[in-house]
Amino acid sequence: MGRGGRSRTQRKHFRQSRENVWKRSKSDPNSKPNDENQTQTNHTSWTPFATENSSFDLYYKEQNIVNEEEWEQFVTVLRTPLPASFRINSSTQFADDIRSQLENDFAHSLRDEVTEGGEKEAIRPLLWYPGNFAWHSNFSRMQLRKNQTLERFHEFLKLENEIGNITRQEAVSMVPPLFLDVHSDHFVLDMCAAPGSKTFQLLEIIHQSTKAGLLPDGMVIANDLDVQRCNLLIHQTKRMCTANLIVTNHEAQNFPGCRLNRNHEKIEPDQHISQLLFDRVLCDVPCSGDGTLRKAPDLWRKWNSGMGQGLHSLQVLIAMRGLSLLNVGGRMVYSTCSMNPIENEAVVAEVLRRCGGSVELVDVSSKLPQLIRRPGLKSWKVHDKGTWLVSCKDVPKYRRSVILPGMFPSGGSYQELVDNSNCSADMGDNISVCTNRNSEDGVQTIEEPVTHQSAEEVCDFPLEHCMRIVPHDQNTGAFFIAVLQKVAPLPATQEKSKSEIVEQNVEPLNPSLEDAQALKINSSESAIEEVCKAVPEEILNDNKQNTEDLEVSPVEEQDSKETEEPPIVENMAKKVPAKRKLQIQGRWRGVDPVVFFKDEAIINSIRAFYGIGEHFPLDGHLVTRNNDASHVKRIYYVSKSVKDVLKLNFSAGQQLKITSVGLKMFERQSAQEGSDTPCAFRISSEGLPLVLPYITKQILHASPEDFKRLLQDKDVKFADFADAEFGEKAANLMPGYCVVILNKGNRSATEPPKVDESTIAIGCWRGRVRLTVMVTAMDCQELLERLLIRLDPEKGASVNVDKSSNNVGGEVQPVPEINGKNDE
Ligand SMILES: C[S@@+](CC[C@H](N)C(=O)[O-])C[C@H]1O[C@@H](n2cnc3c(N)ncnc32)[C@H](O)[C@@H]1O
Repeated sequence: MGRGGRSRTQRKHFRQSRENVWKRSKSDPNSKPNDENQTQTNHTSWTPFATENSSFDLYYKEQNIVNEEEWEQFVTVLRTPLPASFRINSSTQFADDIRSQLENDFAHSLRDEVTEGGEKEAIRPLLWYPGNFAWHSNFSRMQLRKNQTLERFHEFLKLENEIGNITRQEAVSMVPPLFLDVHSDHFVLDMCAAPGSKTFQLLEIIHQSTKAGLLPDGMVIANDLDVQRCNLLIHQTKRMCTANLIVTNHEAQNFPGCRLNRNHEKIEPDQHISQLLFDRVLCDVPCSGDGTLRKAPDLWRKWNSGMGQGLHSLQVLIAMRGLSLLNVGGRMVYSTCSMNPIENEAVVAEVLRRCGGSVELVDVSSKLPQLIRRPGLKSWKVHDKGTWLVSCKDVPKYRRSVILPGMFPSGGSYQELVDNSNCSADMGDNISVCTNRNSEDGVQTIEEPVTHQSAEEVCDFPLEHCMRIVPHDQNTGAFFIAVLQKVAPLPATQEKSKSEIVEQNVEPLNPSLEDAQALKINSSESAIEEVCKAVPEEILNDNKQNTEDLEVSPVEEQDSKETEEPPIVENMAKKVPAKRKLQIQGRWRGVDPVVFFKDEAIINSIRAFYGIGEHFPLDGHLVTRNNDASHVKRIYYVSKSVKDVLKLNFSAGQQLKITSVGLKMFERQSAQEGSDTPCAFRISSEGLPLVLPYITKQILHASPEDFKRLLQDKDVKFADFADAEFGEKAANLMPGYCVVILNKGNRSATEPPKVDESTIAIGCWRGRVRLTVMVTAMDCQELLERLLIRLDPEKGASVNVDKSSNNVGGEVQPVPEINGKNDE
């Protein structure tokens, strides 16, 4: 639930060091010695990438994406590495402490350090981001790692990132969720969500003002086509400790609608929703990613205009599906990290055309005024085979399956052209051969239409409401954002025939026009196939190098049968099939279905042992992925909103392919632990903040001194606590898991404070003669630091915790004295 931040230990290593992308082996045959930096590196085993591409220059100059006078500044900034940025998780318990540490400690102590790019400040808040929760750092990663005086700051970043209190994220990537206007009761769909930095932001917003022991009414479904990237997403969002998230694995353009047939037999009595519709949709589509050139300079070498063009149709299909799943009155943000108008304005214009007035482009110019952005383009051209095309009228017939009318500012249709013009059906086929001055090697034979050179088109839609963020305006990457509002149901002009829908195995009896529309695989299908040819596989599949925040580490912990991450299933990303079938979860290989956990004996024993009353609802909120209750190892908690969606999904025939859901709440004790305690399940550290206000047994209140002692020593004998009464109370608990709450101030342990959002608590094991902390070393360290800063700001910042502890990276501290083994 994000409030407590006492998440399980996250994996230790960042997946990829970013500055490595600025290096490559000299043996790389594509290395071109045309960059002045390269001459400096003769004695090393790597050289920087060539950061130029003539096709890129010609393309974007022609598209006028910046004024002529700015061009040099634009490309100069594009050629410099991207500064680091990070965000404080605003819903974490320690958000204010972390912000004040940055403002009052690091911003001053780092002031004299040399920064990259000649910027004055070492670190500074991004002023356009609400609440000073997002920060820009002018240190390169290399500096952070190598410079001794920066070590404390580097350690701080690493620790807080792993704990989930901060997230490293490219500044521009933080923008789209801010324009989505998410409320805590909204149902939000993040269509292309991996690796999950924006999902994390959406969850933060949903959880922001949640009170202790309660969950927001809203929820997020985070979807991605790529299974491996779904695992990154799961790993990333786990740090949020949320019960309001479902992670799914679908083609976004075919995301299931889970619409119930009115006569459906399986409708449950308390079925609250009959169709999966959303209040907000984030459509952060796969794109060519040239806005990330500063972070992924290898793209300079690969860039060509076909990369963006090849993705246009898929982007339109995904956006249309998003709009069809949106409630009337709902909002969708469409975004890319590409600068190409074919992936940006052209997609927005085509979507507006298809929606015929039911969707509007929202003017958000008054929002986030400190964010420097530029209006969307109203005019652009399509580049194909060395030729600039300004209208679909200019497209030769043989290219019409690839260069679509929707790519042009005025759109149009090839059929209309044939019907309405005096042109003959073979219009546009009059081909001549000329020399292409734009090609990389200078001379290339191309075919060019000569009959119809039209006047430059200007789009009628108010595309100036779209936002372009360019790198040299505020030292960032490039990004494109459009905010769309659904004002009426979508028109039914593209409805598929019923038989086709039945064939697709979706909503067989009562297909909504909207769903049918979005499921339509139209003439652009052939263009999608073209995508596979035109776009390098890694870009089509997952933008691995080009999307933000790949700095999350891979999920390493895959445990036995009852795993929450699915085993690798067939990578559907590799295919963009012409005929798509929505798959049903039960039919997917290797993915265990989500089941509601209903074993009353176990639920009652948990309630009884921890004294959890009926105020804390468990019925219908507990799920597992194992039908056999006696073998269930972990029980997950889901919010009411997620519960409703799961019920709908069951009734609708399990259309959703769920790869992860729920907050880990209860974990079975190992056989050895369990033999000593009457309750087979302990409370997981992720779940503890949510259930804490409802626990009435197995709970202790410690003074700051004894709490600190526990965190430092990890296990303390009852007799050794400073407060003898506390030690006595600990000895009087039942053996097994218990909770220790930090008393505010120095009040005695007999005065139990009221649990609220600021309450700090940890799980412990009550053994025969001692209490042992059941929190990861990482969490202990972070908690201890926060505690010491609060108690003694001077000393707190330099606390050093023994990291050699044997549970670094593990879920909980081992319990050394179970069965009296280590008792003296
Ligand atoms: C730009 S990235 C998304 C970045 C993400 N929103 C974030 O903020 O971390 C695009 C994602 O789309 C996924 N993708 C590609 N094709 C897709 C499709 N047809 N449906 C759903 N996801 C797709 C890729 O795997 C990739 O993770």
